[in-house]
Amino acid sequence: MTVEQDENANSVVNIKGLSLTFETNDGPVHALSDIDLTINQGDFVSFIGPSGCGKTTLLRAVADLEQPTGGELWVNGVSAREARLNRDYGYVFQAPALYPWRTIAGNISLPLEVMGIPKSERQERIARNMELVNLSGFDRKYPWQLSGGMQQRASIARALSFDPELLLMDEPFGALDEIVRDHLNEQLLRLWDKTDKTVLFVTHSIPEAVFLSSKIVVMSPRPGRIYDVIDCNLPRDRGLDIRETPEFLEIAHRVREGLKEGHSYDD
Ligand SMILES: Nc1ncnc2c1ncn2[C@@H]1O[C@H](COP(=O)(O)OP(=O)(O)OP(=O)(O)O)[C@@H](O)[C@H]1O
Repeated sequence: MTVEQDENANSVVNIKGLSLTFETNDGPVHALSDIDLTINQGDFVSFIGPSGCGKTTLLRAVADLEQPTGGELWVNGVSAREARLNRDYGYVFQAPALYPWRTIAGNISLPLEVMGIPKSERQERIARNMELVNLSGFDRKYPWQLSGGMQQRASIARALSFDPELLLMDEPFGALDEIVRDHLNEQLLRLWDKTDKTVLFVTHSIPEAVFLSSKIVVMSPRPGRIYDVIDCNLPRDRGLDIRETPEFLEIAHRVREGLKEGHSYDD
């Protein structure tokens, strides 16, 4: 198979007619159907939709952790499997998932050790990524010595440690209180601006999606489909106060309407 390189020269994720059905003891579960989506280099794309609409499944398919049952999926111009083997992405889960017996530096170091990166280069990369997430000086601490927000920043540093092009984030701030979440949103935006990574971000929060994204994908359930794709052209150096502006509120309104219309409310 070949990717249509001309059409998609700038695309990092390319999805065409993708469907994914889980076979279960109770019969098939149609998690995703007819997904078409192109994500370009440097995009920050949020996925929002009601519980069970397939956001996590879509992210996991991009990461080659679930296998589509139909359609095409390309990551960096190759199959999801090849992209995984090339370590083209870092994955951040809802819970920080740090090893408690390793220090913060030790946790960030782990993927680099698995890759066989020499110690001096590992140390340099650990320091650089800890600085990126504002954790410099905490390298010898253990996860349980840090707050939830700091642990999640450490998880982001770990996902970035091998400098992947793509960052896949599944509700990374969902379990944190609103003040911490606001702060982390600002930091993530700065990080995105500095590194120009392509980010796929799952969230349930409309303000979070609008604040962070260059593109918002609104999904609807049973089976999971894309209901709307909204371009967000807010200034790149935005601060939290942008949430009071008419431009922000207008995009938030469109997301809310999409969620309402796409949801069948039959349960
Ligand atoms: N391994 C699996 N086996 C069977 N069904 C699954 C499996 N994983 C997910 N599903 C089902 O697929 C559908 C989509 O699930 P998914 O977790 O992707 O939704 P989501 O939008 O991320 O939900 P939430 O917002 O609650 O995290 C759901 O109906 C879920 O029950």
